[in-house]
This record gives sequence, C-alpha cells and structure tokens, in this order.
Amino acid sequence: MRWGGGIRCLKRVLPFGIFSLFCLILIFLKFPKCKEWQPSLMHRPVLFIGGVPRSGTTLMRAMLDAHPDVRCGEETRVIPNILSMLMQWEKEGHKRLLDLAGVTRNVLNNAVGAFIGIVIEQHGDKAELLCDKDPLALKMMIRLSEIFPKAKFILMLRDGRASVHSMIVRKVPVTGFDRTNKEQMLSQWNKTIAQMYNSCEFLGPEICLPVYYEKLILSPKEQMQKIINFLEIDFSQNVLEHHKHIGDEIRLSPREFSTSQVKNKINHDALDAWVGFFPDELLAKLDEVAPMLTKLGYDTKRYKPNYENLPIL
Ligand SMILES: Nc1ncnc2c1ncn2[C@@H]1O[C@H](COP(=O)(O)OS(=O)(=O)O)[C@@H](OP(=O)(O)O)[C@H]1O
Repeated sequence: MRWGGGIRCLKRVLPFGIFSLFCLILIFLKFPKCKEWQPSLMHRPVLFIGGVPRSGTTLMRAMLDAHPDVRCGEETRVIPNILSMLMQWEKEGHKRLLDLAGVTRNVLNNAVGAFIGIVIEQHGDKAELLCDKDPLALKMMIRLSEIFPKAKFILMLRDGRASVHSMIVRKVPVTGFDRTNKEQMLSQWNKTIAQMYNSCEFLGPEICLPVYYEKLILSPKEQMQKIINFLEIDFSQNVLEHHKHIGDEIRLSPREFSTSQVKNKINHDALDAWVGFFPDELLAKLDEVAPMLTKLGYDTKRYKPNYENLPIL
C-alpha cells in the first residue's frame, strides 16, 4: 500500500523534475557565463601582500603578477579604508548599538568580505590566484583571515631605516608618519611592523610568510622558490624577469610612488641608500626607538649593515 502511494507520487513529480533539469541545461547553454560561476572570494584562496609602506611590496606583487596564474594589480586603496571603517564600527559604544540592531560581527564580516572580494575580482583580469597589494591592510591581517578563511599573506620586511629614508626623500605621505621628524618615523615604523609581525606569527607559517626585501634583492631565485612553494603554485621563470612583462601582465599605476623603480630589473640601488641619512644621536638610541630592528635581525651597530646575514624566518 505504502509502496504503491510512493510510486504514484513519483510518477507525478518526475515530469516536473525532468522539465526543471531541461530548463537548467538550456540556461547554461544560452548563458555561457553561468558555467563560469565561482563561489565568492571569501571561500576561495586569495593572497594579501603588505608591510610598512616602502618595503618593496610593489616589487613583490609585480614579480607575482608576471606569473601566468597570479593577478594582483594596482593598490586599491579602498580595501584598507573599509577595514579601518570596520574597526571604527566595532569600537566600544558603537558595538553595543550594532549588536542590538542585529548587525553582528558575522553580518559585518560577510558585508565587508563581499565588498573586498568584489574589488579584488573586478579591478583587474581573472586569474587562478587573485591577490591584493595594499601595504597597510596587513595591519588587519587577523580579521582578514577570519573573513577570508582560505587567505594567505606575504608580509614584506625591510630595514626600517631604509623605509623611513624612502618615505622622506621620495615625499611619500603615509598616515601616522611625520616626515619632519626622523625619530617619530622610526618609532612609527617600529609600532606598525611589530603589530604586523606579531599577527603574522599568530597566524602561523602556513598562512603568513614574512619575506625580507633585502633577501629578495640579493637572492631572488631562492626567495621566489620559497614564495611559490608557500602559495602552492608551479614555478614560472617569468617571476624572475618581471621587467619584461610590464604593461602586459603587470599593470602599473602612474600615480603610485614605486612605479618608476619597479619598471627596472631587480637591482641593489636602494639597499643602503639610507646610510649617512640619520644623525648619530638617533643612531645611538636605535635599540630604544626601534627595537624591532634587532628583533628582525638587522644590525644596528654597524654604520653600513651586511644584509647577507639576515636570519631565516
Ligand atoms: N626593481 C627593483 N629593484 C630593487 N628595488 C626596487 C625595485 N622596484 C622597487 N624597488 C624598491 O621598493 C621600494 C618601494 O617599496 P614599496 O613598493 O613597498 O612602496 S609603496 O609602499 O608601495 O609606496 C623603493 O625603495 P627606495 O628606492 O628606497 O625608495 C624601490 O626602490
């Protein structure tokens, strides 16, 4: 009796099922874009590159942009902006109001994640691995990792004396850095890199890879191999010849401060351009003003450091 009823029901439903399947096939044939449907970037691997500004992040992303399977592109600027807004929204006081209105952490993660995902996807070409290079976004690396559970991060490390020298002589405006005060700049470098480096350590080596700018310049092949292994993609010789792919795979914005330098082949010009730039009194108290230098293995005692001896992280 029960079987008979089941079969009768199946006979009624089956034509609708077949009809719906037929419609779906038609839709996929008529609209080929439906076949390219991909889950949101929040559920796919994505790469974030950052660091203290002037740490070689543009070079890093250009080398990866030269890889046929990777696309980073220009700085979006809106990604660090929306992340700072997120931090504002969640400040005490605001947070209680939002919770009461049902605008929970999860709702905000999904909304901000959708925004960031769309910006990354739609501001450039499609690629197997999409990436974003907005140096200061890595200050919010732990939250980004919560929003994008499959994300990986490359944190560029550079001698703070070189980054500060670069910001001052190239007149690069960066929020929080006062270009009229070298000591404040070094101290701000210290604060920013400490926050990023601690977050990177917290996420662990599978998720966040610190890369020394100096090592990238001195031994690009070895460093790129390490980065490629971390990203779990195939090696491509293109990454070592990024200058040959400018304007092609690598788009550069005329408004970015690094554009004129990144067009060139990898070179050693910027390694110790800062030597002689800081007053002796400031150099004498470096370990107090910027203790992260020593923590990261930079020699604060020598007039001109030897970057060949940086530690393996
Ligand atoms: N091809 C090549 N070879 C060697 N070094 C290079 C290359 N391209 C960029 N750079 C150096 O990277 C420094 C700029 O860092 P960023 O790109 O992180 O700056 S920014 O935050 O995006 O403005 C900047 O350092 P400074 O020269 O000290 O200013 C660049 O010289």
